[in-house]
Amino acid sequence: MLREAGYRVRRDSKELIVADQDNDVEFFYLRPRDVALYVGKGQVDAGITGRDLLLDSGSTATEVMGLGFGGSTFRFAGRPGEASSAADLDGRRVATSYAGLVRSHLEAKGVTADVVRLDGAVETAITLGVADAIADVVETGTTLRQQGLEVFGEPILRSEAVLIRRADASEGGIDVLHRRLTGVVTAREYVLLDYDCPAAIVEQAVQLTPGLESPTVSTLHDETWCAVRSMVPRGRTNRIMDELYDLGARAILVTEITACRL
Ligand SMILES: Nc1ncnc2c1ncn2[C@@H]1O[C@H](COP(=O)(O)OP(=O)(O)OP(=O)(O)O)[C@@H](O)[C@H]1O
Ligand SMILES: O=P(O)(O)OC[C@H]1O[C@H](OP(=O)(O)OP(=O)(O)O)[C@H](O)[C@@H]1O
Ligand SMILES: [Mg+2]
Repeated sequence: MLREAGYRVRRDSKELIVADQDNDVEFFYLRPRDVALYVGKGQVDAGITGRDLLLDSGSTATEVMGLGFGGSTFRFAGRPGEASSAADLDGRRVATSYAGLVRSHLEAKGVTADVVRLDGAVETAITLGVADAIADVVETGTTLRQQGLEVFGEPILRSEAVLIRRADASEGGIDVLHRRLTGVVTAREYVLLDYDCPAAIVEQAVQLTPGLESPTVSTLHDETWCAVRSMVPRGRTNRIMDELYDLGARAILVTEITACRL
């Protein structure tokens, strides 16, 4: 995403610092867990990490925007039928790599549990007898299923990769980074739709394609027809094309957005 946003990125994974002189930015390649700490302590102006790791760290850094990848939920899990909500964890042991996040969640629910902090592979903690339940990242649920575990209770958190910034930062450079990444996310999430439609149905047609601000409508040489251009969510493109066609629109074209600034 940084490359798409026009920044210099590292060429091999051993490079830990990259100076991007054209953009006047220095990039530090840190562990996901350490990013919020560096940003919070003020040595680094902005960072990219998981929302779950930001909250777990207790850092004063703040979330600027979701980046649309690395999506997961953070959930309690245990042996089937043993617990159905966080309240059932009272007086029990919960293993997790996200002790800060789990402690503050349990505290908010008024539950007193023994939080066992592990580095990873927490799904094994129940089998090996160090915990009664776990709290961990769940994406597809494959890891839990393989261990014969089931999620229970409400999701603790929905996470994804996020751009974070120092709480007191007012650097212009971060605003540029934020705008550029917003452009990359938008270019990934939207496509550009062009179509022709009879002028008589243009009001109905633009309701299907309202765009971000408002669609561009131009008159064709044949003045009984209009040309419409609008951004539409990528995932709904074909449905919208079907609906436009049914309405009477023709010459419906989809174009990729390479980059944009909103
Ligand atoms: N299966 C997954 N699907 C989606 N996101 C995930 C998944 N596993 C971990 N994450 C996310 O990745 C981030 C943690 O990254 P990662 O697992 O690479 O960290 P780490 O294990 O601490 O790092 P490292 O492997 O470098 O030691 C968290 O924000 C977490 O939500
Ligand atoms: O729901 P799933 O698709 O199975 O994905 C979730 C699993 O992925 C992560 O583990 P990771 O590979 O990062 O291992 P770790 O916990 O040991 O760091 C996470 O901790 C879960 O175990
Ligand atoms: Mg990991």
